[in-house]
Amino acid sequence: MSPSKVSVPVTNTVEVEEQIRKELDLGSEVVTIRRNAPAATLYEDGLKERKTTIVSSGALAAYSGAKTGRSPKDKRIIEEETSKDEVWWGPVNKPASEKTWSINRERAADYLRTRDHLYIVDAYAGWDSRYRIKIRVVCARAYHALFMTNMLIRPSAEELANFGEPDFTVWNAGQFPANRNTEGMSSKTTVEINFKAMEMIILGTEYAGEMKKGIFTVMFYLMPVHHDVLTLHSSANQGVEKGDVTLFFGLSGTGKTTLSADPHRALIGDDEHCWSEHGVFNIEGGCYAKCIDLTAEKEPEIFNAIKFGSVLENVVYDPVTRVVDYSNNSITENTRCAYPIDYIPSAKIPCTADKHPSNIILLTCDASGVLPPVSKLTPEQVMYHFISGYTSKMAGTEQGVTEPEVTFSSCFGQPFLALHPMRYATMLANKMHKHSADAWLVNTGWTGSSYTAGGKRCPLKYTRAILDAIHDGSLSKADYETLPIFNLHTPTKVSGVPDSLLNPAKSWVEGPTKYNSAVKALATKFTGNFKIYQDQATSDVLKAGPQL
Ligand SMILES: Nc1ncnc2c1ncn2[C@@H]1O[C@H](COP(=O)(O)OP(=O)(O)OP(=O)(O)O)[C@@H](O)[C@H]1O
Ligand SMILES: O=C([O-])CC(=O)C(=O)O
Ligand SMILES: [Mn+2]
Repeated sequence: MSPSKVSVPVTNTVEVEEQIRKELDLGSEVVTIRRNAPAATLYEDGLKERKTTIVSSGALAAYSGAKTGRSPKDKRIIEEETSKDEVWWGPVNKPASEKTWSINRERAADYLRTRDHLYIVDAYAGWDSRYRIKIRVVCARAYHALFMTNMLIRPSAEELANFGEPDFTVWNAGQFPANRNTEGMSSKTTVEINFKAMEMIILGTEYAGEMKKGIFTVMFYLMPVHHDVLTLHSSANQGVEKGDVTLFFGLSGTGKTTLSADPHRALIGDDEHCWSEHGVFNIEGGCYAKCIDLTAEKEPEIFNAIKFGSVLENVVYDPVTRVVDYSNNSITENTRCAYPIDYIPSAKIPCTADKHPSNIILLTCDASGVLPPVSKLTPEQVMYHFISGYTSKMAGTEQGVTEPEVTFSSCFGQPFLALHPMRYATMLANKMHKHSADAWLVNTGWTGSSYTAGGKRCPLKYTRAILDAIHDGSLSKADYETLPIFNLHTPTKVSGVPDSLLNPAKSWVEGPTKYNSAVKALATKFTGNFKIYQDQATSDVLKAGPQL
């Protein structure tokens, strides 16, 4: 009998190109459209873009121009009937009209129409096929296309051939400004999401992170609204033997990417996850690591992931040797690298776990140095701290932030939330109650002294030792003492960590009196911030906050 014929998928790339040509009204045949081009092709095209090079490790180094971090003040959600009663209008989501949308969308299309090369990336967001959405990115810079190829989940040849219509499309015309005279515009930059059209447009910023974080907002909307699935600004990894899942929540720079890349644990993802009734899945197909002061010694997994196919953004390198100087922050503190997640040796492909988390870690980078390196949280304390989202904004991730700045970012991801923070907090409380995870507050920021007093961040090796003690079960069995005011329970001993570091009251360089006033000052900020949630939180949760 002859073997059955293997069907080779027929690519529908020609049809997709035709569709984009029509959509953008591209009459002439001059434009080259590349759909899901391989890294090699994107390198070749990328090298023709200004200042783009290959560095010594083989990564493509590109520059994003004036904007080297996100532009939260220029983020808009279109006010339309399908989503307006769901969206959390407030500090993060500013409304823009459908009229503004149509002007800006046309402007983006007009710009893209003038390019010689256009790129289409068709790929998925969400590793669990029950929930994944089909994303199409249309952009004019090869570096943006390679970035999204790395950051989204790459379809197989067969999936690409059968991709069909996308669920959501990103039109990135970031090289071209918005018109400031357009109604609703406050600058030349706009990052606009339209839930009715299921599209996003970018004008006036080439920072690649806007694309991935825009899709994250879409997931913060779609998953809870349509699927009762909780979207999380967290990294996740899994114990190789026990299969235990840990989530690491944290705002930018708190250590999600650094700490989830643990050679002893399988990496599920470094930044964006969902928690469904089936377990946890990563939204992305890649990681976006901060590169400032990166060394092979301290972070070998990330360092070695920066190779052919990876995109470096805004780093400085030696023009002759092409060796990157990761300590150079002359362009920005927010230097980045985007690489496919399988560049991390311990990555778990597919990036899902059919288990519910055993440990929930809230990462905070406390510039005031008040919070201990680790404390064990009660269920009420988890809710209080999750809703509060206390941390410091680190320099560079947002435009205009140049040094650690105290912030309360609810759900440890306020800039990305689509719905009111209490909706996510309630979902988290229910899930934690159902699946009884242990929860911890880990301060990866200053300890024993504040940033302003010239103190230092908790050395990475100690934070890693704390995580090892959480994962081997020894920390939940340790002896604890309770710190006043915050009522945080801190272990008195952790293997591999100096005892003195564990209790900031003892390690505070300027002595206990100064420490107590620093505690009170921070507690006052917490209670001041929590006032906005007072009416929605239960009395148990309110009591779990600092008591002055
Ligand atoms: N104790 C510590 N724990 C974790 N990271 C630390 C610590 N001390 C210093 N760092 C540094 O802080 C940075 C943490 O950045 P990381 O990329 O992990 O943040 P992130 O939470 O993933 O942020 P983003 O959401 O912006 O990607 C790294 O540069 C890391 O080297
Ligand atoms: O996308 C990222 O990893 C960066 C991030 O969290 C942010 O922009 O605040
Ligand atoms: Mn990260």
